[in-house]
Amino acid sequence: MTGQRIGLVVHEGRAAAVAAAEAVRRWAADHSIGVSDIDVWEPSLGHQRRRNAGDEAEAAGHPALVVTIGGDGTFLRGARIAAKDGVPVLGVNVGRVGFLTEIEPTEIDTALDAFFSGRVQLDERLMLTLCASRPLEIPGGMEALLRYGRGPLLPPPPPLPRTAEPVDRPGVALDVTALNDIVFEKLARDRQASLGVYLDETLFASYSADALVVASPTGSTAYNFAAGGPILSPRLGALVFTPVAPHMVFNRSLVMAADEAVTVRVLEQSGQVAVSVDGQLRGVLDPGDWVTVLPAREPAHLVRLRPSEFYSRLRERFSLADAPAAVADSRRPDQADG
Ligand SMILES: NC(=O)c1ccc[n+]([C@@H]2O[C@H](COP(=O)([O-])OP(=O)(O)OC[C@H]3O[C@@H](n4cnc5c(N)ncnc54)[C@H](O)[C@@H]3O)[C@@H](O)[C@H]2O)c1
Ligand SMILES: Nc1ncnc2c1ncn2[C@@H]1O[C@H](COP(=O)(O)OP(=O)(O)OP(=O)(O)O)[C@@H](O)[C@H]1O
Repeated sequence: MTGQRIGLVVHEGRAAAVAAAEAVRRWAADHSIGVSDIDVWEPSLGHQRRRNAGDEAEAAGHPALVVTIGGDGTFLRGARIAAKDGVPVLGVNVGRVGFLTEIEPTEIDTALDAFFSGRVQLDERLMLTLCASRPLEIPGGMEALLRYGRGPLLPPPPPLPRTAEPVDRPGVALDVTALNDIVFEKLARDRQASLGVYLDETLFASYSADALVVASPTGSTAYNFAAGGPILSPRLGALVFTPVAPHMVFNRSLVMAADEAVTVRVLEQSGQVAVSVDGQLRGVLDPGDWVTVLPAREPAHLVRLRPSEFYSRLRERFSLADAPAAVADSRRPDQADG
């Protein structure tokens, strides 16, 4: 296995995650596999996080596997770097919810043995990417408002390099992917966002809302779910669009085929609009700007040790409650009252 590398993304703020990272390093040393730390937040290390995902992957020596140790946020950060190189990502759960992560720290050795001997399944997940009317920008001074422990701000995504395969959509193709969602949200607390939503370049509806969420099937269980949107099977090739607190009668979600790109345009008298990619601010739009959300060319590859258990995971991690009458009705007759 000499020459192969593991890229490690660690939630450094959590002692259990740092300890689990040591278990990965020990396993790698025993198997002559290199380890590179990626997405490191420490300012003493020169704000390595300020690179884009391609630079992170390159600096890490193009690992064969990205391992994340933390919660879902840590997993999303690792997935964006793994996706850049088309390599799999394995999530070790040291988080609060761990919806996206696959294993517990006690399973690290088993999982790494299985991955490097080709005994794992890869779960393909649709990712999202963006085209925009102009390259995204973040106004100066925003970082101070956002520095509440989420690490240094990522820069706005750069345009795709000229050498990349062209994207068949108008606008500037951006070098960015999201596993969960792209969120368009009012920037000022006191000013709703007025947004025109176009499906394949035809106006669908104009919204005055706190936010609009465009999610992948993976992201359908995150902000989209909190905003009342439907859960999509992760096996679907689809996008879901859900408004957040729209001040209008039509407040439903829309599920679209993956090739039906959604364009969101900031209307002329709207306040500014923040664009978040998997929960991280990556740009601020002014009136007249627009952004198209479309499926990325390459999917993410999530490492699975066991067959997909999406629905049981949903039931367990979200503590889904059964109807009390149904619980009573599911008892055997000899357990029933009276
Ligand atoms: N009101 C909300 O629910 C809300 C608001 C903002 C952002 N978000 C979500 O947070 C995501 C970023 O996650 P984070 O951990 O960096 O921020 P965070 O810590 O604020 O996460 C929000 C919660 O969502 C969970 N989560 C993340 N992705 C999920 C998924 N695919 N399915 C089920 N649950 C998921 C996390 O475990 C966490 O409990 C964004 O992509 C967005 O979807 C949710
Ligand atoms: N690499 C890191 N270095 C230092 N602190 C971190 C790091 N990653 C996360 N944190 C801290 O943990 C907090 C939660 O971050 P985040 O929501 O991204 O974690 P997570 O991986 O999703 O775990 P959880 O499931 O607990 O939310 C952040 O506000 C930050 O204070």
